[in-house]
Amino acid sequence: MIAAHDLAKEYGAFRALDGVSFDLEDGEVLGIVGHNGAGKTTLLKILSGLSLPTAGRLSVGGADVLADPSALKQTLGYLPEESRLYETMRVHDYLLFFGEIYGLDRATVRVRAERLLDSLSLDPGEKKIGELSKGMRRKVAIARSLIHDPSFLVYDEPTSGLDPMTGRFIGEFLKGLGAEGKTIVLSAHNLFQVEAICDRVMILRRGRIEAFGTMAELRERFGSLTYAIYFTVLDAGLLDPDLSYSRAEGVYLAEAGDVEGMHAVTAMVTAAGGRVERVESRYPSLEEMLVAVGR
Ligand SMILES: Nc1ncnc2c1ncn2[C@@H]1O[C@H](COP(=O)(O)OP(=O)(O)OP(=O)(O)O)[C@@H](O)[C@H]1O
Repeated sequence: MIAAHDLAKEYGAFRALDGVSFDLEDGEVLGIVGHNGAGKTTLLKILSGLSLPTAGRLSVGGADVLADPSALKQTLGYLPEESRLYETMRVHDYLLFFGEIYGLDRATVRVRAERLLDSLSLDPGEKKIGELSKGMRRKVAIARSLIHDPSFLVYDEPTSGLDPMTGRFIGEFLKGLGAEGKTIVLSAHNLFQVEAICDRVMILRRGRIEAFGTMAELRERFGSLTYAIYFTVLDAGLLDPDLSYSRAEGVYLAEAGDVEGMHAVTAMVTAAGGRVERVESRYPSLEEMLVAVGR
């Protein structure tokens, strides 16, 4: 669906994007994460034809969209970070308006709008957009991005600034769109959500791809960060004073950063007459990976 090759974007002497290449299959959901200023929005704008790269090639659905950005019009649904909605319009009129821009007849738009609002659990009635809550406005912006039934969605921070319930609802909604076969590229600072809904993840750092793959591949790459060692001991006073531990679930818990550390803890527990009950290796979360990658 998407083939991006060596994309770069320069603003004067500053390289916001520097040699970004990747492929995406039909129906994949890609999450782009990175610290503030890493280049996420810059990349999303290029993918949606809103901004031209300084260098590189990009094809979407086989079309060279840099040569002809209009090739994206029917296939793309774009959700900007901040959607400017038409405050005084009623939601249905607004969706009708955008449907007509895409050349759809009113009857088709009505049916689609009804279905979309329903699946987004949004019942705006006769309210004007300016009267809606932030979460409702985001849902309207999402409905607008889907009104022409695009196959490729580019969503910039779709859940930012929303309460946890609405954020989770929209996350699940996007996951459903992916399951229906839509190809989605989204950026997000809610890394738990990215882990939950994306097939693959791209970590951008200073305009470059620092890591790219499924969560399993990223875990492989970043390795196992810590071991949690759960143990019991009759007299904790006999434990080596260097061992730091806490109480957890009726047993003691010590943590180690590597295998040697885990063996050292086991030896200290055994020396005090205790017993290791279980050891869990804890893989780094996406958040920990991002912290490890640094700015
Ligand atoms: N029009 C512009 N002119 C100059 N610099 C720009 C412009 N747009 C973006 N940049 C710079 O490019 C870099 C990447 O910006 P971008 O908005 O893509 O980052 P981001 O990863 O989306 O950040 P955030 O998480 O804060 O939204 C930043 O250093 C930004 O200041």
